[in-house]
Amino acid sequence: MADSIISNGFAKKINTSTKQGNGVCHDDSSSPIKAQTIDELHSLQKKRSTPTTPIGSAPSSAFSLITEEDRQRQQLQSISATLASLTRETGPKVVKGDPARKETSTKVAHVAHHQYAPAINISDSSLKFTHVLYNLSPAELYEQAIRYEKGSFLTSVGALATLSGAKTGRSPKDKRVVKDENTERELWWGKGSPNIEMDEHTFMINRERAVDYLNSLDKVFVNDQFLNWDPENKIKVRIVSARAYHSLFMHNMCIRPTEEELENFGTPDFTIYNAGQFPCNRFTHYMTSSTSIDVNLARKEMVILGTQYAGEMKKGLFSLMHYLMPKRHILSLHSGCNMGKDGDVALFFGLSGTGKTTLSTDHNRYLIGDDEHCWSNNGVSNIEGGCYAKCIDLSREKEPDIWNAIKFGTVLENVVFDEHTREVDYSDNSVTENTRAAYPIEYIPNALIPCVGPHPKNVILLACDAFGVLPPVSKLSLAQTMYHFISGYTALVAGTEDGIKEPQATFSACFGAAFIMLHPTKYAAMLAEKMQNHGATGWLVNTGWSGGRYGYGSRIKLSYTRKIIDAIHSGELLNANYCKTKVFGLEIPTAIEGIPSEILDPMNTWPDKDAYDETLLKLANLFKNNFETFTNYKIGEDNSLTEEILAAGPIF
Ligand SMILES: Nc1ncnc2c1ncn2[C@@H]1O[C@H](COP(=O)(O)OP(=O)(O)O)[C@@H](O)[C@H]1O
Ligand SMILES: C=C(OP(=O)(O)O)C(=O)O
Ligand SMILES: [Ca+2]
Ligand SMILES: [Mn+2]
Repeated sequence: MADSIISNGFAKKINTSTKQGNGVCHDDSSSPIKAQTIDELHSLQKKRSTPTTPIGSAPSSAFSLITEEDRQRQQLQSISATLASLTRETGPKVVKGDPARKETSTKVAHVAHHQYAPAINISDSSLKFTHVLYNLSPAELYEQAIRYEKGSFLTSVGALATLSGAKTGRSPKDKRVVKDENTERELWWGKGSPNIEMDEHTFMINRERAVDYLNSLDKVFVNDQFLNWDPENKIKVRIVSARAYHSLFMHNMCIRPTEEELENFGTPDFTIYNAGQFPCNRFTHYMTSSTSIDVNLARKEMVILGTQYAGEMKKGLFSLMHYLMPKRHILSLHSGCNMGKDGDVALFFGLSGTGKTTLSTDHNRYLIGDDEHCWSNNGVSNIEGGCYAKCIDLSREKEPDIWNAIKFGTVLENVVFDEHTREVDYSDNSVTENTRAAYPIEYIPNALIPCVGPHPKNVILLACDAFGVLPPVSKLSLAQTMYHFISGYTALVAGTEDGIKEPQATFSACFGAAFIMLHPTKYAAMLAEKMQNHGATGWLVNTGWSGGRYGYGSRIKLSYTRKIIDAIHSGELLNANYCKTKVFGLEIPTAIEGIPSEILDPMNTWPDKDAYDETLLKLANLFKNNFETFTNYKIGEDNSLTEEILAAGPIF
């Protein structure tokens, strides 16, 4: 039977080629050829569509007031204005499309700025075109990256492997914020603050440097996208960059506009100029290295010079949200977020590497987001449209959803792969320990789209305690939640050098001091109020060491941490039996289903009890010293809460 079907199929084909009956066997027997030349044939291969020319080919709405032609021109003018030199008072001649392609649109926009007196503004840059590759699709960006960017390769599963250059992590010491009348008053400055000042003039020098660099290139990439899934608080962002890798990264990480949203995009609320391949000039005032990440809130702009690490853009926009959202009485959170089948929402706070992405990606729950959220009066919303997972030692067994999200469209930063098979070796840290995967959130099968949810029920604070003295889980009072939120503790191990290294304690207010813009107590007060109003419970989960500190004990098994988190979600832990630890005064459960009870109190797991006591006191002292800077501040309107928070730290 099967045989005859196959032979019938073949027979049919052969029959059609002999239809002409002239005895000559033709292989072009199907419909007549539509192209007269090879060029024409190639032009048939690609159907005209919208992404690169989002405005042009879409059928115009019956109600549209302007012609498509005008809309195209307006959009080009908007991009030319974005790229304008402020000293030469002109925008570049902008043209859409790849300069290497013939079919490049011939529409040109050139913007002159007349707010200053007309000046002689002739320079070479005004004679050349700036080609703009606007909101390209992942496939187009792959082609651009593979053709033109060194270090871009397809992996065996179709992800795009890239290198971020000399910088493989963020550069917080090179971040600058323009201090003007408003920001001087509004922002957190001084000791402990991530906001290092620069003046407006220096910002303009760096901005001009970035714009000139971008305009000197053959082409630039422009992404127009959104932040925040809460429709009432959506922010429009434009990212101008020089690398396809950066454009694809932001395509994945920000919220992707629909065609219609793109047509009506208008003026962005914020613009990033990413000239990361080009250094800043170290003779410039305030510059202490060749890297500079500059934020100007008044101009609604950010300039990146001297670093190609893509996370800088993502986290730069997060800082922006930490400024804009509190103004609207919305709390911005450095946390992951997911929701159970019954609508119970959990937040996962924690510093880099503590498990936000890993634990919010839970096969039994809906993923709302892995890293950046807002908590408004309507509930929670993800700021982003994608996830950014660490992939060092990634395994299919332990983290199947993240593993499967690494496929076509995903950016894989700084991973090492087999030259021939292009299979990635996730254990290889030759380039960096901080290998990363950036993928659109819908690559996680149970992502909740749109990424919004009701008010959180559980607030989980993650700490990777390499000292090994914090319990795997403890239930917190509201005051303790605030104490640990403001402290923002974690202790990771420095790297993978030989020999046992002392764990390095890090305290980062609100579990994200590098990104907050206002004083930590502002965010803490909002969190306390929201948790109180919505009856959320706080938890402290140690995803770090057990059985001794780093070098002696070992990291708590991910499967145990997942069981702990399950017990929080299900409500099992809320009603468990508790006992209180000494020094930190933490409530720890006496038993959790599926976990050996003896590990719940870390003291039991240390063979050397004196060493445990000593290490516990050492950590308690570090907490105490860190909190001293906050003892002079009031948290919210409620004086008694402030007192309680101060008393909720370690007592010894
Ligand atoms: N018990 C554990 N809990 C959470 N993560 C763990 C645990 N043990 C090992 N890990 C690893 O630690 C890393 C946590 O990183 P990630 O979830 O990306 O952190 P974040 O999103 O907070 O920066 C992952 O590589 C994960 O596999
Ligand atoms: C993107 C980052 O965040 P995290 O490590 O918290 O995922 C980062 O720190 O660069
Ligand atoms: Ca993460
Ligand atoms: Mn993060």
